[in-house]
Amino acid sequence: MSRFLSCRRVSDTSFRHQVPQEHPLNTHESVLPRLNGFSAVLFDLDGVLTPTAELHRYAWQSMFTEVFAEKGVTSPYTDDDYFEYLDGKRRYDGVQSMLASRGIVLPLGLPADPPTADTVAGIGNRKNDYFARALEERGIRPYPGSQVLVDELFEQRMPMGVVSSSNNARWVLTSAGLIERFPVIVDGVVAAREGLASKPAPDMFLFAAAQMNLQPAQVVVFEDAISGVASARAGHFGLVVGVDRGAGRDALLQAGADVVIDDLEAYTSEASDPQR
Ligand SMILES: O=P(O)(O)OC[C@H]1O[C@@H](O)[C@H](O)[C@@H](O)[C@@H]1O
Repeated sequence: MSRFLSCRRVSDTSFRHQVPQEHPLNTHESVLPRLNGFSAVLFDLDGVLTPTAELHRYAWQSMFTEVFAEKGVTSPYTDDDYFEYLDGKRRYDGVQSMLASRGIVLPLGLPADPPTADTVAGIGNRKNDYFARALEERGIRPYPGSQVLVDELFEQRMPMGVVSSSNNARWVLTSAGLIERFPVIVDGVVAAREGLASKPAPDMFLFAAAQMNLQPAQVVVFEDAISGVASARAGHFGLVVGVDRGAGRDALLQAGADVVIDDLEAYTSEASDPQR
């Protein structure tokens, strides 16, 4: 299906917000709600700007496969578990949710726990070792469509920020060459320092909007995780764009997305070119 047709599919979705009519990124009769009446854009990172959700999925699977074998858990780890219990959440919150799904409760432990420790922190740190090795070995580049959109918004002086549950967000943004684009970054490290609750609570997005001196209604959010979409919706953000990288269009709509796209390319000027 062409991207234009896939955009038309989006038109079936009603959204609740007043959006302006003329947007330089969507110069033809586009059916996507436009961005230009909003004052800022907040992006999730993993799975929205960079394909690092794949690395997180690999790391979680490797670690939980090991841990479940060690603990004699009979119900194996699956990809569905990632989307239900881990995607978009802070590291230790994800570990707790996942373990609870198998009826396991462990002491929290401390962030300094070694990866061998049988604590929530130890298990989370074991996952992080897999993630760090994979990122070092494979490196990371932005999704091409995300790179183009971020560059276009930057040229239009649209204020932008990143809201990511990951403690590795700054490392990923630096590796992907994107860090200079984002004066506001609210990541897992900031969340821990400020005592912000994990997505799906709205705290992290609200904190980012406050840092920009904006009301949530003035701000657009791009999110690929069900927990992340729910977080932005709970915060009453002006436009919540779901990005379907595997969570599923219906699940993202149900969580509160106003529209769902397959890739951020849908919002670039090239995608709006009627000659295309
Ligand atoms: O372990 P980190 O790098 O702090 O990341 C925590 C979480 O960050 C989120 O952005 C990802 O969607 C999750 O998959 C990941 O588990």
